[in-house]
Amino acid sequence: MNDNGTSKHRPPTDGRRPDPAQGTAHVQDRGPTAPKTPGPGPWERHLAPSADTPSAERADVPSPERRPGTLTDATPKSEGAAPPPPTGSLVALVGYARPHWRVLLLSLVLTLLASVSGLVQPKFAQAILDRLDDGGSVVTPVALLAAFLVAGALLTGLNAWLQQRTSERVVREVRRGLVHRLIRLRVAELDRRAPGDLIARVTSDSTLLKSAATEGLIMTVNGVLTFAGALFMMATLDARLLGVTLLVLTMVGVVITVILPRIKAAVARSQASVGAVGAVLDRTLGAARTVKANGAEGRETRTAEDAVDEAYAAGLVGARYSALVTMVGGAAIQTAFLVVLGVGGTFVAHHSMSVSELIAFLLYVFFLASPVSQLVGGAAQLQQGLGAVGRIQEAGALPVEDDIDATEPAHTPAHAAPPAVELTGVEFTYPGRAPALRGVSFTVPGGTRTALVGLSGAGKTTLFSLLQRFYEPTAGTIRIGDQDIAALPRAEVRRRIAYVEQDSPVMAGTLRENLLYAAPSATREQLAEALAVTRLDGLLARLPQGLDTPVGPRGVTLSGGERQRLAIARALLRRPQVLLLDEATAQLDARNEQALGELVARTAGRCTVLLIAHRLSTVTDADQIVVLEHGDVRAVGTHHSLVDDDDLYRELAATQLLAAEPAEHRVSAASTGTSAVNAP
Ligand SMILES: Nc1ncnc2c1ncn2[C@@H]1O[C@H](COP(=O)(O)OP(=O)(O)OP(=O)(O)O)[C@@H](O)[C@H]1O
Repeated sequence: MNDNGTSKHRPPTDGRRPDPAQGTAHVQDRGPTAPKTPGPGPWERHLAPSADTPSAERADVPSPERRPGTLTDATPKSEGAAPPPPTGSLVALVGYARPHWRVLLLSLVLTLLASVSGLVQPKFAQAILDRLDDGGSVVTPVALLAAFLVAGALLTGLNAWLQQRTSERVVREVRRGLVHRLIRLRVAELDRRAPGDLIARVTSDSTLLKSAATEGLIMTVNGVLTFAGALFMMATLDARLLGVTLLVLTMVGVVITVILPRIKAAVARSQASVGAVGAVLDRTLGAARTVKANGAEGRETRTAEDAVDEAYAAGLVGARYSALVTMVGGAAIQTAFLVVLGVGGTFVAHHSMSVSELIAFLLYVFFLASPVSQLVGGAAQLQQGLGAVGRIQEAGALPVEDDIDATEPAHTPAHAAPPAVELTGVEFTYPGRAPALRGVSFTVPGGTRTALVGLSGAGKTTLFSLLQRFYEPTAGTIRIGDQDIAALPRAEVRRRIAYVEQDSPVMAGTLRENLLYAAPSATREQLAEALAVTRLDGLLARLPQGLDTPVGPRGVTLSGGERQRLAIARALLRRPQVLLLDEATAQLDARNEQALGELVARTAGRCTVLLIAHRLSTVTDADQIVVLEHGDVRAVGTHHSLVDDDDLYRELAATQLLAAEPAEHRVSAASTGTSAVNAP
C-alpha cells in the first residue's frame, strides 16, 4: 500500500494451484472440503445411468459439442461430427417399471388369462366339429366358448386400464425426477446445454418411455408366453407340423431381430432432433426482440425447420422399419398357414392326421398371429422406449448441486456484524478457455462497499459466480467471515449472499411474490420500507391490484429500471450478510440511480457490499475500488488514490467522468474525483 492508499497487486505465492491430474476440477466439488451428501433418492436411481451406459454418454464427461447461444448448437446440421444420440439398455428400461411390478404382474396375469381364453377356442371349435360329426350335443362347448369370449373381453378392458394407469405413473415419476434434477443443475452444466433440449427430455422423451416401460414390456412378455402356450397346444396335436411351423417362424425371427435395433437408433435420432427444435425455439423466443430487430425470423425458422425435418426423416426411417417388422410378422403367419395346410393336407391324405386335428392346428397357426403381433408391436415399442431412455438417463445423470437439499442451512444471527470477504489466490478457467481469473487476492472489510471495475471481460462477473459457488475456483480460497465457502453447503453460502444480476428476471407470480421470493417471513413494514427505498411505491400505485398484480411474462410487463429496482428490493428484504450488485443500476435513470446509490451506501453499514460498475460515477465514493485487468487485480485503492496512481483507472475516469465537462476543468477534476455526475 502506498501513501495514497493504493496497493499494486502482486499475485500470492501460497494460493492453491490447479492439479493437472484433475482435468475438470474447476467445475467439480473440492474433494475433502465438499460437504458429504446423501445418496440418490429412489427416482434418482432410475435416472442415473446404468452401468452399461458408455462413458462417452455420461454427463460428467465434458461434451464441448453442445454450447448454448450459438446458431448451430443444437441444430441437426451440426450433428454431422457429433456423436450419435445415446440409446438406453433394456435393463434400464425395466428399472423404470420395477417399482410397479405388482400391478404389472397382475396385468400380465390378466393378459395371459385373456390370451388363454383365446388359446382354448380352437379346442372348443374342434370339440364342436367332432360332436357335429358324431351327432352329439354342442350346447356345452358352445356355452363354454361364449363364456370364454365374454371373460376375455372383460379381462382385456380391465387390463388396458391397469396398464395405462401404470404408464401414467411411470411418466409422472420420470418427469418429477427430471424436473427435480434439471432445476438443480450446476451453472457450469447449464452454460453448456441448450435448455430447449433438456425440456424436450421431460416433455417428449418421457412420453415414449411411458408406454414402453409398461405396455411394451407386458406385450412382449405376454407375446412370449402365449406364443409358447400355442406351440405347446400345437405339439399336442401334431409334433411334425409344429416343426414345420417353427422352421418358418425362426427364419422370420432372424429378419426381425436384425431390423429392431434400427428402430431404436432412428427413435434416438428423432428425439435428439425434437430436442434440437426445442433448443432453437427456446433461444429464438427468448431473444425475440433481437431476432425481429435483425430481421432474422427467416433464418431462425429455417434452423428450426431443419431440425423438424431431421426429426421427420428419422421418424420416417423408424416408421419404415416398424412397418417392415409388422409386414414380416404378418407374412410369417400367412406363410406358416400355407405350408402347414400343404404338409398337413398330405398327412390327412395319408391318414396320419384327422381333418379336425388339421383344422384345430390351422386355427392355432392363425392364433399365433396374436402373440406374434404382440411380440412385434411390443418389441417395436421397447425399441422406441430405449431410444428415449438413453436421453432421459443422460439428462438424469448431469451433475447437480446436491448439497442444496442435503443440508439444512445454519441459522445466521440477525444482528451479527457484517463479515469480511477475503479472496486469496483465486484462479478460474472456463472449460476450453484461457484463464478468466489468475490468482486474485483482495479483502473487502466487513460492512464496507467495494467496487470492481475494469474493462469488459476482465473477470468481474466470474468473480461473483465464484463467490456464490456457481463455479468452483481451480485454485485459491474465498472466505466469508472466518469460513471458507468451499466448506459450506451451497445453500448456506447463497443464504448469506443476495445477488442482483445485470438483467434481473421477473419470476412468475405477483409483485408481492416476487418481492418475498426468498424472504417469505418479511413483515408488512419491511415490505413497505423496501418499496419506498427502491422507489417502487410509485409503480405500486399504478398497478391495478397493487402488490397482488401478476407481473412478468403472464402479467404486467415491467421496464428494465423497474425490474432492477424490484431485484434490489428483493435482495434487501433477504437481509443478507453480503450484497452483490452486478451493474444493478445500469438501467436506471439518473435520479433513481443516485437515490439507489445512496441507498446502497447506507446499506453497507448493515452488510458487506461488492458492486460491479462500468459507470465510475456510481462508485467514486466507494470505500475501496479493485481494478481488474485480464483476470488479475491490477490495483486496489480509493477513487482519489487510483486516479493518481493507476493509468488504466485514470484513463477510465478521464473518459467517463469528465467527458461532459468543460476542458479547462478536466485535469483538476480528475485528481479531485469530482464530476458532473457526482458533484454535490
Ligand atoms: N460461461 C462462460 N463460459 C465460457 N467463458 C466465459 C463464460 N462467462 C465468461 N466467460 C469468459 O470469461 C472471461 C471473463 O468474463 P466476465 O463475464 O467475468 O468478464 P466481466 O469483467 O464481467 O465482463 P463485462 O464487464 O463485459 O460483464 C471473458 O473472456 C469471457 O468471455
